[in-house]
Amino acid sequence: MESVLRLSGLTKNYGGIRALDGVSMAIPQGAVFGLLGPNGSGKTTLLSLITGLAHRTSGSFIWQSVPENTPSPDVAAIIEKPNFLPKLRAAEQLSHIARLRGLGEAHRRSEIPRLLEKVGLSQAADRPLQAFSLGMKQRFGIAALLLSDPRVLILDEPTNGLDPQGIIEIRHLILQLAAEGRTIILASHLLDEVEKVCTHAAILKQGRLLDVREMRADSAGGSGEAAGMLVELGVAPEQLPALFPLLDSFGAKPEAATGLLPGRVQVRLKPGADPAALNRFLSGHEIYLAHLQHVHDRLETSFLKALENRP
Ligand SMILES: Nc1ncnc2c1ncn2[C@@H]1O[C@H](COP(=O)(O)OP(=O)(O)OP(=O)(O)O)[C@@H](O)[C@H]1O
Repeated sequence: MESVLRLSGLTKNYGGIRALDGVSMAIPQGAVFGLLGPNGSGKTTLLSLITGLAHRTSGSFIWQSVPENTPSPDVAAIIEKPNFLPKLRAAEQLSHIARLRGLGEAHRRSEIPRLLEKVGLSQAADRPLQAFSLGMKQRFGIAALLLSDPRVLILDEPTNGLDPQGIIEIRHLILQLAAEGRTIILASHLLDEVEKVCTHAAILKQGRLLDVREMRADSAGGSGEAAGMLVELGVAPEQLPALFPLLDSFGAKPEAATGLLPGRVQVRLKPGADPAALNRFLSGHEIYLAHLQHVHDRLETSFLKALENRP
């Protein structure tokens, strides 16, 4: 899959602090790409560099169809708290922002009600922003980004401080924007949220990239760094001794798992390998599977593992 953005050794020092340390990765077009990491791991710094809010110390980034180290005009971002005018009504405020961006009257008239509807704020069009909840303000911010119909949206902690209902609304909105073919890059420290909405996740620690993974092994494309699919197999327990050497020849590696039923084993396929091919291979050797299921990796497990294993 084509990349919308490539980073190569991207580094940022703030005085003596190395906030980002040689990060190289590609963000596939159409991905919902989550940047995960503890506080101070460099997520906001990375987003600031790629949007031109801060200058890199070394390394480079390149947006598709844009010269190296230049922010893309097709990208809209909420990185710092947006400064909206609290007393202005939502629709008026969007109209004001659209005017500042040079959008014509006719465009504003048709787009603003459509965008308010899209972010679920039609009923609040005539209310001032100071009467909005935090979740409504977040959705309003996304509507403002959408005025310029960007190809890529960048959101820094979009669910920070929201209640469960607010989190669900933002989640649905992100999924809807992704379904329209937009690429979304978001920073978050909520593993569970990233797991629910993201197609890819990158883990940062102390400015360094620890891991990039594709979240859904069955989704199209990928970063090329994704691990193979994890599947659970079941055979009659007496067939287990014959099963293991065959798994080895197929290139599937058993992984430790707890609480499995007798005769069950979890194996990691090679990247790109197909579970149906494994099934055919095993039946060709007279091992008939009673169970074959794709196991979704828990992001939490790999996140904690990545953070534990690296200094
Ligand atoms: N403008 C700045 N001046 C000096 N140091 C900075 C600046 N911005 C960030 N840093 C430092 O760079 C490091 C990375 O910060 P950054 O805000 O990118 O992390 P983060 O992962 O976004 O953290 P959080 O989850 O807390 O928002 C931290 O040590 C931070 O203190």
